[in-house]
Amino acid sequence: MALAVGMRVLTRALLRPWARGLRAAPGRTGPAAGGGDGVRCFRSPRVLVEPDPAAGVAVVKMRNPPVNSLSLEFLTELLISLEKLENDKTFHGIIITSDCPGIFSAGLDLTEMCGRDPEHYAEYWKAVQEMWLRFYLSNLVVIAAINGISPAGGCLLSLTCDYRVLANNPKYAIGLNETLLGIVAPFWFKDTLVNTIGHRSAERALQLGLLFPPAEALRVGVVDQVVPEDQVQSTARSVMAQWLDIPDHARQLTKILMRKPTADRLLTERDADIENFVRFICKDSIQKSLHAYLEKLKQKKG
Ligand SMILES: CCCCCCCC/C=C\C/C=C/C(=O)SCCNC(=O)CCNC(=O)[C@H](O)C(C)(C)COP(=O)(O)OP(=O)(O)OC[C@H]1O[C@@H](n2cnc3c(N)ncnc32)[C@H](O)[C@@H]1OP(=O)(O)O
Repeated sequence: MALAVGMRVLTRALLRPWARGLRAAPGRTGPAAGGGDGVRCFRSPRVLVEPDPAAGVAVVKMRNPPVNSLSLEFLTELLISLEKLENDKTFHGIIITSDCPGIFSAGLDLTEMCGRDPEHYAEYWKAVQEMWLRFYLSNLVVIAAINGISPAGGCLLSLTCDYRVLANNPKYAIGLNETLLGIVAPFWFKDTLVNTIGHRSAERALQLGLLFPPAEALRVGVVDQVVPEDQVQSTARSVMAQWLDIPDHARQLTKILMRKPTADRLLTERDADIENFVRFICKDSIQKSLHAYLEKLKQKKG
């Protein structure tokens, strides 16, 4: 009993600095609430939350068609949903998945980084940082049920999770492919990958901008499990049950101990990181190549 209380106090003390630093999510809007069974359901245009109060789990479905690109509005809605679930004692774990067939997330929204002004770039980058910090340090068990392709920022979102289940479909590649776009994955993207697959594999993957198909993703450790497509959600649920069997405070504290040094690095360099990003993204050469890349994506169709 005394140990449990002590752990709670220690966990709160460790979590508090982040809680303080992370409350100021950009551009919040109010979600509509519903649910008549005492457990609140959270709805927003781009995030569908399906609560399973009996299991203490909520499934968070990303639905920002066509490709779940991480726009400013979408990031904001995701963060609001996460915060609501974290603040509701009913929930101990979330499964994040996609409602867009064949696509988990196409990563950062290129239109947020192209043809805008420096203030917008700064606001957007702050939201991307916030997404990473909040998911990476969430006190909930977070499992990614990856049911589609997941390049760059989509891969980053998966890497913030505690466990990744990928559907075994050769079209569903995952990785930090920024160099293929002529951009550099920021240090905290890199750190997250290194923490997941080790330095050598991360260096190779980052320099070559590798997008791993399922078998390779499993071999290198970008994902923890590859299963037939129709078993992704059920596998995520059974993995979740295993994680939720661990005493919550011990697990949360261990998560923070493992992730604190990585998160601290961004927290102490957050403003400089925003300035670097804005300087980089405002360069003519970068704008031209992002613009050309977007055009190429559009022309692909017709
Ligand atoms: C010195 C250090 C300083 C530090 C500076 C750091 C700078 C680094 C900054 C950031 C890191 C970047 C991270 C990222 O995540 S960048 C985004 C990377 N993502 C991609 O490259 C994926 C691009 N998309 C695709 O490959 C495909 O769309 C697909 C495979 C996901 C899906 O293919 P398909 O189903 O065929 O759909 P379409 O290609 O037809 O796309 C439909 C529609 O969606 C638009 N779109 C696609 N991806 C994005 C995106 N990421 N952002 C915005 N819009 C996107 C696409 O253009 C189509 O639009 P439409 O023609 O108008 O319908």
